[in-house]
Amino acid sequence: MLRVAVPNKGSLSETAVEMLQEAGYATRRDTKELHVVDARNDVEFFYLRPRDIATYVGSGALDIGITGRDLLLDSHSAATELAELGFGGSTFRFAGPADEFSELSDLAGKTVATSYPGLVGNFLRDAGVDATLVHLDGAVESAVQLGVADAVADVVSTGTTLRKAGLGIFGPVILDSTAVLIASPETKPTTATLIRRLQGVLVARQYVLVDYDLPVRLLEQATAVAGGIESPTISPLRDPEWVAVRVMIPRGDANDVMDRLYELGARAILVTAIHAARL
Ligand SMILES: Nc1ncnc2c1ncn2[C@@H]1O[C@H](COP(=O)(O)OP(=O)(O)OP(=O)(O)O)[C@@H](O)[C@H]1O
Ligand SMILES: O=P(O)(O)OC[C@H]1O[C@H](OP(=O)(O)OP(=O)(O)O)[C@H](O)[C@@H]1O
Ligand SMILES: [Mg+2]
Repeated sequence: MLRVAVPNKGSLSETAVEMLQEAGYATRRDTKELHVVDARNDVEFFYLRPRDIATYVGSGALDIGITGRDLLLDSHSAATELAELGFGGSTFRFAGPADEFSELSDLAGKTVATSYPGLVGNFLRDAGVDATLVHLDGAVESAVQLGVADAVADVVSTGTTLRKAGLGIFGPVILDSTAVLIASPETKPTTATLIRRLQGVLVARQYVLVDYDLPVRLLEQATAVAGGIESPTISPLRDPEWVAVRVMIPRGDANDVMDRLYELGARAILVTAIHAARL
């Protein structure tokens, strides 16, 4: 049975569970459930703290898991990143009082609070900056005001938490993070189905189908607007001068593509959601 780690709490948990559900797997019925056996798919799910998932997967105790790239890199685990999952995007940045810090070298001889000492320590070492890390469990943005550190290094999404703490971002991006699928060093062949299913969910979330009717003579121009993943499907219509076209396009482009196809001469343009896919 394939053994899979799923975040039980935090920012990644809800979407990770939704994706597994959309991929046809059994998921927990209440948040206290830590172990779900999906006998039909021959998969066992373990709901674990996001920070611990790389440790379990890296040790080989579990085969595959969903976690954040930042947590994977912080962990020194032997697990490897297999695929991005299209959610949980954030950047990892330094921040401090704007009048004290404007570039990375300003950190020399200072203290930096973080919950990710592995990630930040490696970054500072590679950059040749000698700063002292203060390891905190969370809410690190308060560390400067409370006098525990001169600056912080943390996850930034909207930037609201930093702004409220009166801190400004400085220096280079430490990491662009996102939710990722990770695998143990000895990946089982049975992971392929789970990976394909999750990739199918990603496609269904990120793409839509566009159908439209078009005068045949405009086909080249229409294909330049929306070429599809491989090539558009063209079907004959009763009127030999017209064809029906079907393409997949990124969901976020739908309205722009519809406008451009309409202006070109396409009609009966319909956009529909994809529920599942195997590309
Ligand atoms: N505001 C956010 N937006 C996007 N991703 C985030 C955000 N906060 C955390 N993450 C990501 O979620 C993952 C786990 O962090 P999370 O905050 O969920 O765990 P935690 O700090 O251990 O849990 P908690 O905050 O519930 O105590 C990391 O990969 C992190 O980059
Ligand atoms: O840029 P923002 O949109 O404000 O998001 C970033 C904040 O979100 C996370 O905090 P979380 O709520 O997970 O608390 P924690 O720091 O205790 O983990 C992260 O640690 C930042 O503090
Ligand atoms: Mg957190």
